[in-house]
Amino acid sequence: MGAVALITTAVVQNKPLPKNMKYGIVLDAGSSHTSVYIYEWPAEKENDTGVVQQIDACKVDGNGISSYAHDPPVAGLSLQKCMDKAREVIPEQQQRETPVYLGATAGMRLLRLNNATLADEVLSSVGSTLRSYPFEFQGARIITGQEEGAYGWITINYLLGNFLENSGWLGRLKQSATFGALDLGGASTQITFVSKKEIESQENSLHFRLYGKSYDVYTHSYLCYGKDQALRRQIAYTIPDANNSTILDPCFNSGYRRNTSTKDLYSSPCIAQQRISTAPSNIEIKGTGNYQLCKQKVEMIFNKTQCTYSQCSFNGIFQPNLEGEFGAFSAYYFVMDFLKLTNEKISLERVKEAVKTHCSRPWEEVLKEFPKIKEKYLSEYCFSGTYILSLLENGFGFNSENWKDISFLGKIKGSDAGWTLGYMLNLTNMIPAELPYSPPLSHGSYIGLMVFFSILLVFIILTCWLSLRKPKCLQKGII
Ligand SMILES: Nc1ncnc2c1ncn2[C@@H]1O[C@H](COP(=O)(O)OP(=O)(O)O)[C@@H](O)[C@H]1O
Ligand SMILES: [Ca+2]
Repeated sequence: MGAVALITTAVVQNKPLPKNMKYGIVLDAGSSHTSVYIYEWPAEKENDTGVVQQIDACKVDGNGISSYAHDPPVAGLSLQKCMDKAREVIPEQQQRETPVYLGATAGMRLLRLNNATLADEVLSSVGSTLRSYPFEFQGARIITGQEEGAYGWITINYLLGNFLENSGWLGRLKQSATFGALDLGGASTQITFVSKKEIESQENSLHFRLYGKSYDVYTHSYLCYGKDQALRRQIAYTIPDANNSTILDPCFNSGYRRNTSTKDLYSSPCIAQQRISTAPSNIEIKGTGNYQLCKQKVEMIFNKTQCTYSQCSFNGIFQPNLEGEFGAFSAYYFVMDFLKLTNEKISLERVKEAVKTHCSRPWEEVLKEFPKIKEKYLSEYCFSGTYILSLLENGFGFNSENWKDISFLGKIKGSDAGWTLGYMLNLTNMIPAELPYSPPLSHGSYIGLMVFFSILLVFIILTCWLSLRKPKCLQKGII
């Protein structure tokens, strides 16, 4: 009876509690568009690694918030549809304690350079929209390039489970068991990885202690080297003088035509040194679809001549030797996915061939094959593929050898690869410096052991009881 009671108590008392979920919202206000991400995690497992999951993502209609500089109040209004959706997704009783963060990246950094007052007005417009929702508003700010790089690195390694793998005694011995992060945006690009070598420039050096292990991380964010700004710069190199308003551009498929106003092209601070006063007000770009020529033009934006450190990537920026594996996400993934080049087994040479082939296709043929893809994206895949190759090879120093170390990542275990998850994990203190205490046994093993020992106890009691009865039997003269 006692044993049965013990088993029942063990099972009933130790039933896992019903899951109490928590939620968090992060808005990624990128240069080209804004996305709203909703994350969910069990409250009682807050400090475990790998428990936070993306449960919803909503793409805000229209362009990035920096494009509303001429009418800041509209920037806030543009977020309403996705925020209404967030209100539907998150249970009502949890909404008041759900934090909401907005982080703006390079588009807003450029706007701030052009006009700081307008940048502030856009931020306060999005802030007041977010405050009007029942969530716990935690701020709308422009994050630094360093933060963008660091949080992207934290996100992918958290989702890949690398921090937990490194936290045991065996993991602590391993040198570089994390993935480097390569993030390509429209206005900036970030490279972040663990380096064993000394990081010679303070501004590129980060130190983290996560789950009981220390990481020395190198990071750099290149403003104006996102693919949209790089395209502008590439076009600006060949702006003709006032007598001629046509550009023959090898980075667009042959037969493609696009009209651009020089005022719009020159509005970016990234073009500051390339402006010519005699430029016509409108230019017509005509594609010629030539990978080699496009590559030559693209490479003009990487200055490889000056370097005051022992080694540099480009533009005099210190970069230690590349180490370990890398996850490349955001526009790296979108472009390589379109070109069907995300398979890890494809060599650098084959990737070049594929981009070359794509560039040489007539625009009419491309358009016919992909009628559903947004024309802006479709028309730029030749340039984007060429730029990605140039940036990785000529800029960061990847080659045929270490190309296999790059994985192009869209989602990892259902969550988008990007800086937003890392940002939220950091601001909610969900990544502890030291390993959190976890009971040595899981709930299932605990119950199993309790049942086993209870049965063993019953068995021992029965055996003792039977052996104690024996002399009595003998006394009674049964045997
Ligand atoms: N389906 C797609 N195909 C190609 N490019 C895409 C696609 N979706 C998004 N992009 C590009 O990805 C980039 C995202 O950058 P974004 O995050 O907005 O800027 P930043 O990080 O520099 O602030 C943009 O250049 C955008 O055009
Ligand atoms: Ca981005």
